[in-house]
Amino acid sequence: MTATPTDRFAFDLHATDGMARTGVIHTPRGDIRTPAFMPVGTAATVKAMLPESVAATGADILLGNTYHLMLRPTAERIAHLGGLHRFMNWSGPILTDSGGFQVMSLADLRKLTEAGVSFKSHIDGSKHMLSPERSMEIQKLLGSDIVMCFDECPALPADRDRIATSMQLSMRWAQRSRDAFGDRPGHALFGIQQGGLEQDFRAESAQALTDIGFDGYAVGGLAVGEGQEAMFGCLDHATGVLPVDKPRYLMGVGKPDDIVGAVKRGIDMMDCVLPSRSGRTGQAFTRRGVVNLKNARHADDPRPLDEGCTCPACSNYSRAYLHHVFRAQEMILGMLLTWHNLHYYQTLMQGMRDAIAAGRFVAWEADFHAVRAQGDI
Ligand SMILES: Cc1cccc2c(=O)nc(N)[nH]c12
Ligand SMILES: [Zn+2]
Repeated sequence: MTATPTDRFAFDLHATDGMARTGVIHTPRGDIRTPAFMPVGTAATVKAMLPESVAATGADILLGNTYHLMLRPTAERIAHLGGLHRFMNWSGPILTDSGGFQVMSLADLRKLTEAGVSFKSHIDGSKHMLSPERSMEIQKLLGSDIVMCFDECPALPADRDRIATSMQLSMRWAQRSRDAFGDRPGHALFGIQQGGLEQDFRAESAQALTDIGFDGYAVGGLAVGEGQEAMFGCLDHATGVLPVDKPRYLMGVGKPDDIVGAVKRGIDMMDCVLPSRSGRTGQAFTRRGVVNLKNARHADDPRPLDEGCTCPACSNYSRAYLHHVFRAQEMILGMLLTWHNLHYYQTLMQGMRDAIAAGRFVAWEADFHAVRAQGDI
């Protein structure tokens, strides 16, 4: 993460290799090297990590959530205390999701209308509503650098009529989000493409968003249980219809091989809870695949988790130790494996950025899959 003396938001594309791209997003709070992976800091914290540790893994940008922060401690309180960056001690860029997706997956008693969504908090049952206008207001109170449009993500499987109706509602909400966002130099508003797995609806959504005009374009509505093959099949057409000169953000993805396949298909930014959440459950991602520290076979293993990794977990601890603190349910397990997983994800992103810049992404991807096929981890 580096600070750029700029009050503007701009995307500089440096190189392409096939559909894959590498570049830099300049923001007033620092540069974002793409392709970028964004650790998820849902409740103003990347669980089990200090912000300085997250920065040490190589992350340039974090993700926050409108839904969680509006319920607790409220956006107004965070604004009163100086905004989300100050509140959570992260000086780099922050992207916030707009809340609709989380309402549909977490809240109770949801009622969706053209106006927006009313719901009851999953924390204390209090009543709330979200609309494009309220979501823009909350994200402005938080002070996030990249604001997401308020959208509706249909649960899959869904029939074409349901997908079309939902996508068209999201496009009307995108216009209302754009109108409510206003003119905020140095802050970006991203549109969210919907349309399920339907190529015609994806193209229609991309055209609608492009006509409105955004600083970046997300591919929404995926990572909702469709599976990798269907997701890649959708990305094969959904990414190319988005503007080439703006960042493309695939929401909620994913496993390491999902990420590689998404970058191969023209995606520049991704976020996922997987590296942090699975770290807390004893799952470690390595170049050769997943290591489950719960497994008793690690009990006497003096080797590091991954000999090729330079993170604190791999530099200073054995698999035997990690297995022990997992079984003892010690907090350090989540700290060490989250740090390792986030470090591994950032190493993956750096590897792809270098490979794309050198025009050798195909060879890099082949090596990525070959090493993982070796097993014995
Ligand atoms: C977080 C996330 C994952 C997956 C999909 C989506 C989506 O379609 N829209 C939003 N706002 N967020 C999403
Ligand atoms: Zn490591």
